[in-house]
Amino acid sequence: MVVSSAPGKVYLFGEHAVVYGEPAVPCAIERRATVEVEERDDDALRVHAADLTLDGYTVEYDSNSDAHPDVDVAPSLIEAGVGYLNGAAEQARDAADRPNAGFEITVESSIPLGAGLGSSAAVVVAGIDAATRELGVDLTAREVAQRAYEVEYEVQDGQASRADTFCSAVGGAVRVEGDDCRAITEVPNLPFVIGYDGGEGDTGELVAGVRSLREEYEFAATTVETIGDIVREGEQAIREGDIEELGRLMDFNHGLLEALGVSSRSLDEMVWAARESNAYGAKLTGAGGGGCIVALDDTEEAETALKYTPGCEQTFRAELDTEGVRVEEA
Ligand SMILES: Nc1ncnc2c1ncn2[C@@H]1O[C@H](COP(=O)(O)OP(=O)(O)O)[C@@H](O)[C@H]1O
Ligand SMILES: C[C@@](O)(CCOP(=O)(O)O)CC(=O)O
Ligand SMILES: [Mg+2]
Repeated sequence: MVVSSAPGKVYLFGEHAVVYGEPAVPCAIERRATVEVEERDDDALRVHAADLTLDGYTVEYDSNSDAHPDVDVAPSLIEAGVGYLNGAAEQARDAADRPNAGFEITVESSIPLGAGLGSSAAVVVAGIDAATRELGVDLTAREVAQRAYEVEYEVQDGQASRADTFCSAVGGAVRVEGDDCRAITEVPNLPFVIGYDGGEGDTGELVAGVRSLREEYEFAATTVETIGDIVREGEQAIREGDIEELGRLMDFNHGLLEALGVSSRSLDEMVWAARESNAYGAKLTGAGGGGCIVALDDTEEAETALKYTPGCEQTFRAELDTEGVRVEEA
């Protein structure tokens, strides 16, 4: 049995635009998905994922049985829900050249699902790491990132960047532009505050929405390129440790994401609550549609303001996690 964990992330800048080759800067945070994998003596895949609920039912998935006794929803929905873990199992079989390996997989996570904090990437990165090790193969973090990207790409219908999976695999703040993925070594202290509306967005759908806007309107394509300009400007601010400038650029980035149609009333309300409490800046993080915003604030004020914001269900601080995927137990 092997247990691996991998962190979630916030986007300082650049989500969505990164799908079209612009740079982005995601930062790993100290909230992890932990995946336990044990090889089975048959070729089945059984998933225990207490956090993954469909219509209020906890998902227990068994690839060998047609009936899903614990769940009263369509099997196709369940299979979509476990797509990331199926993909992780496939990658491990491929890496170990064991096409018929079966796994018992248990997931525990402190990353809210579908909320823009990269739960999918963390689950798939930790899942690939644990499952390959269980089959006796040790991959480097970069190799895990590559395989995790392939899974996200497939589950998100061919629309994914390497940003989430690379960040989760290597940890810290990273810069991703197309296939070029690198760690950012000099990072100022980033006082992240998260606001969570309790909801979620469908990453595949939101990415598809931006894609069609971009195809339809020249100015939407320009908006995507402008997000890339913000990221390049932001990298300069990171190098200079200029938190005020980082905040201003986050505000600008949020405005453009809003224009691309991926914000929501509750995300905007949380962004405004953080801004009015004198945070350096605030923006949605991840795919949007619902879920989380990230603000930069080194006082208690943004957290307090978010607590009293209708639509904000939870608020917490997030520390940069300099560690990526790691083995917890082997
Ligand atoms: N704890 C978990 N257990 C099982 N699957 C999970 C878990 N967390 C996330 N996932 C998978 O990731 C999906 C959410 O990913 P996504 O929509 O990309 O949002 P995000 O990555 O922002 O959290 C879930 O629908 C599920 O398939
Ligand atoms: C919108 C996007 O840029 C980030 C999605 O992040 P999340 O899955 O919502 O945490 C998509 C991608 O990069 O694959
Ligand atoms: Mg995701």
